[in-house]
Amino acid sequence: MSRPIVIAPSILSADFSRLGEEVAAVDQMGADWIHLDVMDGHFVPNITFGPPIVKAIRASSPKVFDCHLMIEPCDPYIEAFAEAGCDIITVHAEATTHLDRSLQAIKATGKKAGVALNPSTPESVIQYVLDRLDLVLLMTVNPGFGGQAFIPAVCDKIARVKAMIGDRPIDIEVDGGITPQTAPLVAAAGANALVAGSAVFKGGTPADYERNMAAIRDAAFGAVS
Ligand SMILES: O=C(CO)[C@@H](O)[C@H](O)COP(=O)(O)O
Repeated sequence: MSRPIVIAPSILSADFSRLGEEVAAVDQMGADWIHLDVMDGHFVPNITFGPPIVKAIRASSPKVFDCHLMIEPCDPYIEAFAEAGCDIITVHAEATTHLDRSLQAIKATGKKAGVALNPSTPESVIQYVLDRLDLVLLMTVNPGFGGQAFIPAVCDKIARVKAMIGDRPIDIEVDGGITPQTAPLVAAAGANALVAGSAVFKGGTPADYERNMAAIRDAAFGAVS
C-alpha cells in the first residue's frame, strides 16, 4: 500500500536569525514534517547546528522533527539528538562503518530510524537492514548545500528501493532540488516524503510558504492519483 505524501520543509533555507518563528510559520502553513539538516564540516563541506538548536526550536512546532544527520561519526550523537526532540533520526550509510549498529542505536532511543544514501551510493547497502528501517532518504543532490540542481538519475533508484521494501511500512524520502517541476518525477517513481528548502522558503513570508508547499504537494499528488 502507498504511504501518504509528506511535505517536509528543510529549515536550511529558513532565516536562521528567526528560526523559531520560521518553524512555526511552515508548521501553520501546511508542513507535515520539519526537516533538520545537521552538517559537520567533515562528512559534508558545510556546518549547520546541533542538539541545542534542535531543543530550542522544539517548542515552535508539534510536527514530526525529521533529523538528517550529515555527520561522521554519527553514533556518539544519536542520543543527544533524540533527547533534543527529534522524532526520526537518519544517518548516512556512507558515514557509518556499522550501519546495522547505528540503526540499533537509534531504535534504542525509541525514535524512528532512517538511512540516507548519496546519489552515487547503490541501494544494495540497505538490503540486510530493511527490517530495522522506518525511512530511506535518497539524496537527489550531493549533500551539503541548498539550492542545487536535482539529479534525475536518482529516479531509477527510487523505483528500485520501492520494489525492495515491498509491503514494509517504510517511507521513501527525497531531498535536494525538489520543486513543483521535479516533485511529479519522484512521486511517480515511488517517493512519498518530499524535502524542499529553497522551493518552500522562497518569497520569505508565511503566505509564500503556504503557496509554495501547496504547489509541491499538488504536483506530487497529480503524479500518483
Ligand atoms: O540536505 C540537504 C542538502 O544537503 C537539503 O535538505 C537541502 O536543504 C535541500 O535544499 P533544496 O535543494 O530544496 O534547496
